[in-house]
Amino acid sequence: MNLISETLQSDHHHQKKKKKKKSNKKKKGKEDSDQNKSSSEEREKDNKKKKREAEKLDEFDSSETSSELGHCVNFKGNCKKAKLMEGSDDQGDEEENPNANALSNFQISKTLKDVLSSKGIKSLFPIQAMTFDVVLRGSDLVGRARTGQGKTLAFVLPILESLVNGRAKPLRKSGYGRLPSVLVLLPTRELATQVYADFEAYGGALGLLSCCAYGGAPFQSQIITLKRGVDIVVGTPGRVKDLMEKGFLNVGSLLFRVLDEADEMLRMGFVDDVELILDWVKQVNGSLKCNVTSQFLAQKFLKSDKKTVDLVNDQKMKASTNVRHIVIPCSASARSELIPDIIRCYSSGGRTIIFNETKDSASQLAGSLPGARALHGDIQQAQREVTLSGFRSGKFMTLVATNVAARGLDINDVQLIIQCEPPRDVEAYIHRSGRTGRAGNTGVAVMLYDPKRSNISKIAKESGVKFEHLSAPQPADVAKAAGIEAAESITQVSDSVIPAFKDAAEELLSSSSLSAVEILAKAIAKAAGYTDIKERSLLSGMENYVTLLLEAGIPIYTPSFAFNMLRKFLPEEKVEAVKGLTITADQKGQGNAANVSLEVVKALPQLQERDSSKGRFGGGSGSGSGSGSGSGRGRGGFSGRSGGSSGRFSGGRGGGHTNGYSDRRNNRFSNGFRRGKGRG
Ligand SMILES: Nc1ncnc2c1ncn2[C@@H]1O[C@H](COP(=O)(O)OP(=O)(O)OP(=O)(O)O)[C@@H](O)[C@H]1O
Repeated sequence: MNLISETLQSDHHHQKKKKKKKSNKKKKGKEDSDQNKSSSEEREKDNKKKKREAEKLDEFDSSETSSELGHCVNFKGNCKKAKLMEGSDDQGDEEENPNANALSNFQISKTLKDVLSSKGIKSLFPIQAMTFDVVLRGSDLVGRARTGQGKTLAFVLPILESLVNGRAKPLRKSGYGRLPSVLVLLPTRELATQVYADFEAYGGALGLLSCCAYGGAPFQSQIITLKRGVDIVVGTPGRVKDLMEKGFLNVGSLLFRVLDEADEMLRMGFVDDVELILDWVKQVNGSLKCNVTSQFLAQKFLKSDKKTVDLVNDQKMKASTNVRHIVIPCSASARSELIPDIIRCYSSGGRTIIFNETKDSASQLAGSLPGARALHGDIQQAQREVTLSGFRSGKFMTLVATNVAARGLDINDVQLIIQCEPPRDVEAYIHRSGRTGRAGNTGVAVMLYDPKRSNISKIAKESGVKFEHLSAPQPADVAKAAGIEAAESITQVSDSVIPAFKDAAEELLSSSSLSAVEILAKAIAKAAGYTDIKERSLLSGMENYVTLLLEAGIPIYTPSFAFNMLRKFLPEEKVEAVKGLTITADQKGQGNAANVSLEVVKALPQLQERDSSKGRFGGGSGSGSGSGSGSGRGRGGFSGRSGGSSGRFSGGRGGGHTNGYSDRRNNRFSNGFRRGKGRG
């Protein structure tokens, strides 16, 4: 009998005792009120009746216990056994019974518990708690939980326990040359290595041997390991199929088969390999874990009485709730300038993974970011392993990757995910952003987008994520934060340096027209790595651009309409210098059709998304007035920024007023232009 049953039984006994006490109380009350009824016959009758009632209660107790178990399996959001890591509805339960998922409540052997404790794991996560007995019993399983919630150990622990202490123990092969009992298929080599490491750590402690079979690595060592005999094979479908076809991997003794990230294996075109492998092992009783979109595989290869544990269900929010989801507009050309500042602002000094759509762009970006390394499918397997282990061990803190790193990778202290552009499908967004905020920790996911092209709202709608719309961090703000750190580091410099640098400091003070504080500010800037601070467009992230908001009393439906309006007020060369004009999402009417204004903005209003199906900006209802915002270069009409105040101008529209504006705008903007050092 396993421990969870014992726990339930002892609960059961406890309830029995309680009910007996209750019935004793009842009995006493009845005797008190019914003192005259003292015949032994009647008492005996009473006792018999109560006994029957108690038996019925017992029956009810046991059916309640089993229905509770059933309820745990088919989780609908309020299972008592499962403690939720996320701040969700179930916190009440957690308070009632904080140790419901403690390791001691599960049939986990001491050796396994010791390994878990050495890794700081004191209790099971909800998905693990709810699937443990299902896998231990050998039932087929479809498990689903949000990213980073411990799905790997959800199958690793009960499989291992079953092999050494459970139902699989008498069935599994042992001795030299033994055939594997477990086959785990995963879509990428990196994932296979990671899951293999878990089997090595936990299974190794129990005396079980594992083999990692993935492509790109030499066959020979995998073949030697298989020949010696292993208990667990973890691999990618292509290599596993090859090894099976060549006769080195015999799956005739499998007791468990696991498909991790099954939907991704299908998406990556492994469907034929996976089907072939699973057809070969179809006759085997197994346990299967797969993800939500793998229903096709689940239907086909799982037993009809499979259990489903779904912690996401049809909840709207599919992505990690421990992650702050941010979107920032940024043109492709500004990425390499903007990304270092995003890392400074949001990585909290931890690791960052940057996702690119293509291998080329990942390589290019990694080349332009100091201390970053690239990881993608065109990089040799050996180098991929070196890169990943360097990133894990903290040799470098920024990894620039393609989707090869989107799934399942579990790397400690990844604080920030940057997606250079919105991915093609929502699943990719969910998995990429899920590389942070794991195991109950928090993290930040920043997605860059080109306001002229991308469709953020589709991802928001399908993932349930409520994005924070922010604009690119301004270099001056980033510099201020860096300055505080640099000043702090200056206080830590030993006084022993003063004599060596004092003469130079005095020389600097006496020869400069700047005050001592200003000179010190420059010194701190230099210590923080700054020799200049540029402005940055909020709209595209490009340096040396400033963002202005054009408001008109009439609707602005298209950028070309806004350009025409600017042409009425600004000289052509200044209009020409305007880049990236975009219509804002704000559809509120201004009421006064004569008002036109142009001002520098500090925060970006929400922008309209382009409705690619219609080939124009979507979202406009056609009523009320719109406003446009654009980035202007210092040479052009939008360079009024350096005057410090907004370049607001107003008046009626139409040719009749043009001359009137021309004087005002020339004063305002040409001044700004001169002082703006040719930038805006
Ligand atoms: N019970 C636990 N207590 C503490 N940490 C845990 C526990 N179970 C797993 N972890 C840790 O949580 C992290 C995430 O686990 P895992 O990689 O299995 O998540 P996942 O649900 O498979 O995520 P993904 O969907 O991204 O693949 C790992 O670092 C793992 O060691």
